[in-house]
Amino acid sequence: MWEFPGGKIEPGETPEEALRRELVEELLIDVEVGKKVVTTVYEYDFGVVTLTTFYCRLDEGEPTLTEHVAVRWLAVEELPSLEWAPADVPAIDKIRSDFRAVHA
Ligand SMILES: Nc1nc2c([nH]c(=O)n2[C@H]2C[C@H](O)[C@@H](COP(=O)(O)OP(=O)(O)OP(=O)(O)O)O2)c(=O)[nH]1
Repeated sequence: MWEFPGGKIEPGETPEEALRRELVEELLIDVEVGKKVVTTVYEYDFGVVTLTTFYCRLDEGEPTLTEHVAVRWLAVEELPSLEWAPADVPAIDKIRSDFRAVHA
């Protein structure tokens, strides 16, 4: 399944700092972390994940894989065409509704 790039928050980090660090580590890009999309809590078999997603602006670099097997850049209308991790589905819905509101 597909996920947004990111990872776990380390002690002393804000969620925004953690995301910025993870994007340097995983994709070799520097971003400005913007508005929160949504926070969701999802119970997988292995445990409970609290997932917060943010809008970001790419400031520096091209996404380059260091740990993952694939990366995709998608237009908002293409988001539903991928199979997302279950915890991500509310974020996909929120992004689509945010963009519908902007273009209405
Ligand atoms: N990064 C990310 N993780 C997600 C998403 N959706 C989702 O359910 N998860 C889950 C998968 C993992 O159980 C957890 C995040 O773990 P991770 O493996 O990305 O974290 P990390 O980079 O800090 O990895 P590690 O150091 O623990 O190996 O959240 C998502 O969109 N992005």
